[in-house]
Amino acid sequence: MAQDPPDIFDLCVLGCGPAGFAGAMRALDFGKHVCIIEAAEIGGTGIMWGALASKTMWEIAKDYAIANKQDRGYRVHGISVDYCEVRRTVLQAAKEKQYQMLSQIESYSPNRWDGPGSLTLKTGWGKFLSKNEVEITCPDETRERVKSRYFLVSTGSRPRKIDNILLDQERIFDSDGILNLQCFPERLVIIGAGVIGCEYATIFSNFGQTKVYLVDHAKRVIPYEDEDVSDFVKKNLARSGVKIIHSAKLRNILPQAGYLQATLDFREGHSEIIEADAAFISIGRRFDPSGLGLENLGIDTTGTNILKTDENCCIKDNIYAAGDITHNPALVNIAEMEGRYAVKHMFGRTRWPLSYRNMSTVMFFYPAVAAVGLSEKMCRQKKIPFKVAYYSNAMCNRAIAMRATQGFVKIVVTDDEQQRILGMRAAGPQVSSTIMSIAHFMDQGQGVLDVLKSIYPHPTIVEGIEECLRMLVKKSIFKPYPFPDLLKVKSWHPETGYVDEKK
Ligand SMILES: Cc1cc2nc3c(=O)[nH]c(=O)nc-3n(C[C@H](O)[C@H](O)[C@H](O)COP(=O)(O)OP(=O)(O)OC[C@H]3O[C@@H](n4cnc5c(N)ncnc54)[C@H](O)[C@@H]3O)c2cc1C
Ligand SMILES: NC(=O)c1ccc[n+]([C@@H]2O[C@H](COP(=O)([O-])OP(=O)(O)OC[C@H]3O[C@@H](n4cnc5c(N)ncnc54)[C@H](O)[C@@H]3O)[C@@H](O)[C@H]2O)c1
Repeated sequence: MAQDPPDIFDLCVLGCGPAGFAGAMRALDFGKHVCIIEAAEIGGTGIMWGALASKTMWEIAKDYAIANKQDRGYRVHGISVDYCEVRRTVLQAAKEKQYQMLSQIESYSPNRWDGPGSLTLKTGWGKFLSKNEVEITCPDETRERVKSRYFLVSTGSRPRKIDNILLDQERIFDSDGILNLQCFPERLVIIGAGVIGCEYATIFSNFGQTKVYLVDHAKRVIPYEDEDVSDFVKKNLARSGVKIIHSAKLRNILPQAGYLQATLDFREGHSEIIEADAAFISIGRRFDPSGLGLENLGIDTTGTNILKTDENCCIKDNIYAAGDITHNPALVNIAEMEGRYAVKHMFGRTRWPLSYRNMSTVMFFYPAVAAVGLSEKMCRQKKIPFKVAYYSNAMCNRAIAMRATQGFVKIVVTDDEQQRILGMRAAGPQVSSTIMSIAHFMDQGQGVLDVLKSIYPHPTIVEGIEECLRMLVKKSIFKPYPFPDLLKVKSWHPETGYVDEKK
């Protein structure tokens, strides 16, 4: 079984991270001939430099922290952790996924599959020569040209740099280089307390081998989230021993013999010097168009750090873009959704518009924090009157049984009769799964009473969601009045601000 590789592909995908891979597979569904060009590691940041690798490390660190707990009748003696073994496990996890991706591509290659459609993988750096042609610079410096009717640019993002800090990826790392770390540093300074900074602060503090300093120029960790969510994350990090330093600008990191010296300048005027053995810079990620040849398509990216796409992920004519390279949030689920949608649009298969509404996310802290839809902060900014109920996991039987009561469910609804669900923030065990139960209801535009027609199993973490919803309609089994710190219902209106519901 075989077929000749096409002279002109239907689709050429630049970059095989989550966006490119998902897009290529959708084109295969339509019987198209696809060329996938990948410059480095298949899976991109989604697998090797980001999501899967960091989540593997997070899982191992969380299990290690739980094994170290002393509140459940057992005590583990002689527990130890070897960073080299942890790193090996992380690389193994990434490789497992990469091999699945490669196996699928190989199975549909023209020399093994007789159609319809095919997948051809080429390794090298892709650069546009024209709207129908890309040049690949292969690892051995040879060049090859690929012609295609459509292109999907899915080349991802790169970590933002600080001008005067030299990332050697030996002692001073960013997320692209952190897998080079060879042992637990005694002291680690993390610059940037966003998602990546807080996730790595969680990982290293959970292993208990490293003193972690977490520095941000803002006044809060994950500054874009609601204040109570940010406070919750900060409290948990501090409990794990992380030293959090706010309102501080990094002046420089000077490598010394055997250690690093980081100088921080504070808003109030004073400075502080921190000694560390390793530094990790996590101050955001940005799109980098250099070397893609976009100028050969008449696309000017000077002075912008995003690639503008239209509502169908199209940049221009037959050129589409998806994933981190676009101006939308940098997440695997968004990258995959855009990659799939772009391909559907180019081949005339779309049935409804692309929607970013109700996109759920999970931040892997200890415990994890999940989010979907609008937060209180977003509602206030948009001047949308809302009602919000807060339910602490300390009241949830399953969380009590798990001895894991740090966490909460917080649901925001419209302040009207229908009480349409606008958003949820939740922290604690299993939130990465439970968030979807609310996301589904939001997609369907359901109100609280509609949702409460379902009966939840017992004892489960989702019962927290059920009770939180019941609180909004004054039907909860436990009432806020006797438990004012654990159960709360408030409403907010642009004119009146917050009003507590007392009963
Ligand atoms: C530490 C970390 C943890 C994360 N955790 C999560 C998480 O838990 N959940 C989540 O949803 N998201 C997470 N993310 C974000 C997520 O990884 C990205 O949003 C996602 O990988 C973006 O997918 P992409 O396909 O757009 O780009 P990428 O995954 O970056 O893939 C782009 C690919 O393009 C290749 N490439 C670049 N230029 C060229 C070229 N000219 N020619 C050929 N190939 C090229 C690159 O080598 C790369 O393989 C995390 C990110 C980081 C850094
Ligand atoms: N679990 C997940 O879903 C997950 C995990 C990791 C990454 N991601 C994605 O990756 C993206 C990038 O993550 P990130 O954490 O690098 O970015 P971020 O935007 O989440 O956070 C950057 C942080 O750095 C701070 N900062 C910026 N410049 C600074 C400076 N000069 N000095 C000190 N602090 C500074 C900001 O105040 C902010 O707190 C995220 O936005 C997210 O989309 C997602």
